[in-house]
Parts: sequence; C-alpha cells; structure tokens
Amino acid sequence: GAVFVQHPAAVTPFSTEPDGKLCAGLIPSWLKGSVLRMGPGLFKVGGEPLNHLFDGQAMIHKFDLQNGGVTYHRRFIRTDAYVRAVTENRVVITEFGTAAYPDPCRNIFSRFFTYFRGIEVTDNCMVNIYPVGEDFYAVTETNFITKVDPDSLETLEKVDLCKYLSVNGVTAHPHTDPDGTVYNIGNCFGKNMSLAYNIVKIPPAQEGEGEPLEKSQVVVQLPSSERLKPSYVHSFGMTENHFVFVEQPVKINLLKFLSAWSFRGATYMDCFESNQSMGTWFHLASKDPAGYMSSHKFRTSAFNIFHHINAYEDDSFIVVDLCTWKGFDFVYNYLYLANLKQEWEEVKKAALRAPQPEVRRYVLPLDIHKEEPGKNLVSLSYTTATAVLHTDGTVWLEPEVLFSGPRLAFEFPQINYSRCSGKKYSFAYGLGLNHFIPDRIVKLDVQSRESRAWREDGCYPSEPLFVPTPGARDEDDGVLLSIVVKPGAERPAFLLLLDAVELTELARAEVDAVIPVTLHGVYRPA
Ligand SMILES: CCC[C@@H](CCO)COc1cccc([C@H](O)CCN)c1
Ligand SMILES: [Fe+2]
Repeated sequence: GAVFVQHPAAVTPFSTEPDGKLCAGLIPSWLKGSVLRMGPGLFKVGGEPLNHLFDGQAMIHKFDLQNGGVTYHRRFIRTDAYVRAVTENRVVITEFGTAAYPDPCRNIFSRFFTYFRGIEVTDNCMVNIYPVGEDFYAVTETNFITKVDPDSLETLEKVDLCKYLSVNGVTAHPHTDPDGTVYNIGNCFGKNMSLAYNIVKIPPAQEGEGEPLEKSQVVVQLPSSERLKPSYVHSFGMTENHFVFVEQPVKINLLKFLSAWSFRGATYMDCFESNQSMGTWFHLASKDPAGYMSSHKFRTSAFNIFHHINAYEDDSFIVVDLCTWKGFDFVYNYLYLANLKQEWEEVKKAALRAPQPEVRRYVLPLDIHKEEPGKNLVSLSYTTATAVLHTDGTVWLEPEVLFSGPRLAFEFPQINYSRCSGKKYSFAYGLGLNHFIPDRIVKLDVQSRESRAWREDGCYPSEPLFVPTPGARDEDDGVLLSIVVKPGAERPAFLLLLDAVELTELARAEVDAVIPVTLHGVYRPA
C-alpha cells in the first residue's frame, strides 16, 4: 500500500527586524521547487539491528515549496534489498556493515552452493539522488542505481551500470556540466583484472535519442597505486579542463571483496584495510581530450578524503579544496550506529582516537619543471600551499589549512555549484560535525578563511543545500536549505531556510514527524 506520509507542514515563517520585533518573515516567493534527500529509513529487520550508518534501508524525503507553503512526503525505495528484507523478515542482502542472515530454510548444502554464486551486491540507494538527463536516480556506490519518480517518490527501475560500463560501482557524487553531461568515477576490478579507476561520461539527454545511459562511456582510466588493493573513492574534482583524483590510503582488499565473503558473514566494511606507507597520491587527467597525466606524480601525507569541496585552475596551477581527516585509519570505523548512539561522554572519547578533520587547500602545478628540484613551484599570491619537485620525479605537496577545529569537521560541503563548480570561488557551506555529531551549519569564506555558523540547542541539521537567488549578482546571494531534527520537541523536525549571506533564519517549516538522518540530496527547481 501507499507508504505516503503527508504532513501539511506548519510554516512558522518569522524573521526579526532590527528592533527585534517579530514580524512575518516569509519563504522567498521565488523559491518554488522540491528538496529531495536520501537517507537510511529502516534500521531493524526481523528484530535484528543494522549495524552501520550506511546500512539502513533507503528512504526518499521531499519538501515541496511553493506560494510560501511547504509540504513533506517520504517513501521507502522499493529496492531488492528492502523488498526482500521486508518479505522474508530478515536481512537478505548484505549491507555495508551488516551481513545477510543465512536462510534458515536452506540446508548446509544449498548454503554451500550459495558460496559459489558469490555475493549479491546491494542496491540500497540511501546515499544520494541526482538527475541524469530527464530522470532522477537514487544511489549508493555499487553498480546498482535506482530510477525514481521525483514527484510521486515511486520506485521506477533498478539499473545495473555493468550493462553499460566496465565498472564495479560509481561514487554517489557525480559532476555535471552546464550542458547536462554527467561525469563520475568508480573502481574497476572485475573486468579483465585491469585494476584501476575509471572516469565515466554520460552524455546529456538528446531529443528522441533514448536512454543517455546507453551512450555512457569510460573516458579515462587511472592506474591503481597497488594492483590488488584499489583505494576507496567517494568523490573527485573537476575543473574546466581537468579531472582530479585523490588516491587515499584506505584500500579495498580485492581478495576478500571478490571472494564469496558473504558465506562467512563478512560485510563490505570487512574488506577495507589501511596502507600505512603510501601516504596520499593526487592524480590528474585532462578532460578534453581525455587523458591520464602520468608524469604528474603528486604525493603528500596520509589522510582520509570523502568530499571534494571544489577545484579550479588559476594561472598554471590547479587549486584543490578538500574535507580531509588526518591519518590512514578508516573514518567509517567510527560510524557504527552503536558508537554514534552512545552517551555524549563516550562519543567524545571515541572521537579523540579518530582521525582529526581539517579543510585543506592543495595546489598542483601543471608545469612541474618550472623550478629546479627542491624549490617551491607554487607562485599564487593568495595561498601558502607548496609543491616541491623531488629528484625521483615526484612532487611533494603541503597544504594550506582553510578550517580546523578540535574534532570539529566542516563536512558534507556544498557550493553555489551552477556558478562556481570548477571555477575560482569564495564560499563553501557545510555541516559541522562535533565529535561526529552534526550540531551546526557552517559557512566558510575560502578567500578570507573566516567562518560563521548557525546553531540551536537540541537541533541536529543536515547537509545544507544552496539555492541561488534568481538573477543574483553575488555568489552567496541565496538560501540554504537544511532538514533539522529536534528530538523530543512537539514537532521533532523542520526544514530550515537560512539567508546564505548572514546565516540568519528566514523561516522554518515544522513537521510533526521524526525524520531520520539524510546524507545527501538535491534541490529541484519547479
Ligand atoms: C568494499 C567497498 C565497495 C565499494 C563499492 C566498490 O565500487 C563501496 O560499496 C558500498 C556498499 C554499500 C554501501 C556503500 C555506501 O555508499 C558507503 C557510504 N556512502 C558503499
Ligand atoms: Fe558523500
């Protein structure tokens, strides 16, 4: 039956005038569209809990904004993982950190033959939703993506990318050109053991030209620093003329991943391991014509990288802004739900041992022979990041720190994407993780390095989506949209609208429903 949950959200728009008097602030009249976000929605199956933040069964959330009113709808995505779990009342498909339960009805022999059929890769698309041509796909990072109806939230089709591309999966963070071309990167290890990272390109929808996915192609192949252990890749950078791939020391052990590990109750998380000696490598590829730049061997100290903020070319340099976590210990080890649900004192203790977060700027010189070895190659006036050519032909990078706070991460970064992606920019918006707990929205001026935050006691916001004011002159002239949860309040969730210049509240649309965490999403203009 329909799992539509309609909450005519009570809008209590307000803003304080200079004299502090409350007056009817409003949702800007130009703001007409939908906030679409993905996240885990079902955390227990067959009475058993799902262990990891990335295991919950995918739920899509939609806030519709028009004529100053707001409604909220949500729906479980009918993935195989969800349908089979609900039907069989057990975890049937192994998730990121939870192994499938063996079918109690099968005897040891039929289970043994499951061993040889290998694992069933999950299609639990709880990470992001993004447009490809006229369609919207809810995604995780495997080869399965799920076409959904962005209005009715119905599940339309499970798509296997292996039908179109030689990849084992692609990230949940594609880049999109103004003409609608979609780029992404993914591990490729199944096909003819060419162990590498493939950058893929999906052309824009053409009138009457059918499915854009049919015309997708691998445009660049980047080599893996370690043949049987490719790095985990969560996102990548794209400037006007280049792709940037940061190869982190968190590795996928293919012998574990490609064996039928599900038989012994292993999960995806069991297949990761840290390379303690490589540090972190940066790779460059030209965009058009697409080609790997093998002579540019950039190296730096070890860090985890999930989210690129932005990358752009300036003079003969590529500036790369990243959300990093120092060290090679896998940050996802700290994201088991049992950890995140502990008392605050325990949460703080765990975060003390975890990799420390830092927003960093790296500068990659395109001309690595501009100076003799040993001299700093970076000559941009506005950054202290350095790059030094070593006699072995590698270039050692040192970053400039743009934001750093004790166990305070500037994460889930967003920018004015349509205006600034791949170009020199000033502002980034992020979710502040305080010892991994999301407790503030942060605006970072990457030029002045100044930051400001929105917080409210007992409130836990989500990734802030930036929507530019139509016809705006300034980069930060627009609105930030974030789903905020307020456990225990009469209305335990609201859509928060902030003015993106000052981070002042424009309005909030309160909903009398508990909204589980959402990871990523998109604003879809009406
Ligand atoms: C061994 C890791 C395999 C890679 C895919 C390889 O191309 C990641 O696979 C998953 C599987 C399940 C959920 C996820 C989530 O997307 C993570 C957090 N975003 C990722
Ligand atoms: Fe992400």
